[in-house]
Amino acid sequence: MAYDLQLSHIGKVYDNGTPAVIDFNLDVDKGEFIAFLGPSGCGKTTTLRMIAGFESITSGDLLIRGKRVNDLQPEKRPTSMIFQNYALFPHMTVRQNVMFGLEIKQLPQAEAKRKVDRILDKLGLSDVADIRPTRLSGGQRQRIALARSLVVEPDILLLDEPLGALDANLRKSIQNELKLLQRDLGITFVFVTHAQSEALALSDRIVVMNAGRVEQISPPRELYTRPQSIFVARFIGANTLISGNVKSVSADLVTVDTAFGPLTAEMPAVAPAPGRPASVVLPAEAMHVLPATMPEAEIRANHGSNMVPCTVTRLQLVGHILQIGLVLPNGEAVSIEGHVDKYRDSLSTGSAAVVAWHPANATLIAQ
Ligand SMILES: Nc1ncnc2c1ncn2[C@@H]1O[C@H](COP(=O)(O)OP(=O)(O)OP(=O)(O)O)[C@@H](O)[C@H]1O
Repeated sequence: MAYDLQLSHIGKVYDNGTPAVIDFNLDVDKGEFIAFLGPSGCGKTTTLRMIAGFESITSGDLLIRGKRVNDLQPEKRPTSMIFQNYALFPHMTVRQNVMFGLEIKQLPQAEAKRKVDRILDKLGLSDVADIRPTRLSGGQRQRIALARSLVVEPDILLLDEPLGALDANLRKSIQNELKLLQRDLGITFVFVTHAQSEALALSDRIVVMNAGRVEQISPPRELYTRPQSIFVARFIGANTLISGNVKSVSADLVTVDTAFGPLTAEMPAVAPAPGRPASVVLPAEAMHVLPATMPEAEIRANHGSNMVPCTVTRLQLVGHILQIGLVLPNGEAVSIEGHVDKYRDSLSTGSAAVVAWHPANATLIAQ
């Protein structure tokens, strides 16, 4: 079966010589929700615009349902795009805005009206159909933009930071609606965002980009627990990185010599050569903080064989969550959160403690 969307060695160099996208490869299944995530200027929007046909492709092949579309006009592609500012027409009513895409396609009037009514109903906009969008809220305007893009029944919906203009609460509720709608319609979504929580919450897979290149393509959980590059480890989640040199490699573990002694981490896909520089990547949620008075054998048995001494610098209770600030012997500050019941009164500010973790919860990235 052909993929819904394929980017094969896609590159973009702007006329001024800026290489905005470099060798981008991605195969997208029908109905997948893909997010492009990365810092400002990494090439997310350029890639989305190339898929839509608003930007020319310098190199590589873009395929939609197995057909090469590099040179196809945007309106001839089975794609629809939603922009951050929604680009609604202020002088038209909600219904006219949504009807617009179908008028371009010269659909018979009765059929167009039926489709518009159905999508307005689906998105809860029937009551405001004859009002101009300028009089409506941010959330309602977002829904109009969504209705206008969906009414043309695209195979692929392209969304460029569509929730960026909404406040945090509204953003959350529209996120949920978007996800439900996408599942319901079974349309492929490609979504550009700066916000990692949004990408993690919505996507089946996330493409992390950095300076025009793809760093990693993974489901959210894997991106979080198994970053494959230093950039991803620093960009996603709250990881502590401890650098050193590979000491030895066993069946499923790698031992790294670090300033804190030998530490172990799960073997990456490719075994690193001994002596090679590497970092142990430690997610905040994998760390246990224990009082320094706890016997080492007890820590090893219950909390993991990797141990580093630390000092507690901050304890703050937020509801049932205890926020713990630590400093490692090399001066690195680490923040951890845990349920208050887990820690009870075992820690105090200024006291010596031990951070422990199971090797399987740490990832090794060779440099
Ligand atoms: N029309 C253009 N002409 C020349 N360079 C451009 C043009 N549009 C974008 N660029 C450059 O291409 C690179 C990628 O830009 P792009 O807008 O795709 O990044 P982005 O990841 O979407 O950023 P943001 O999150 O800020 O929107 C940047 O260096 C940008 O300055």
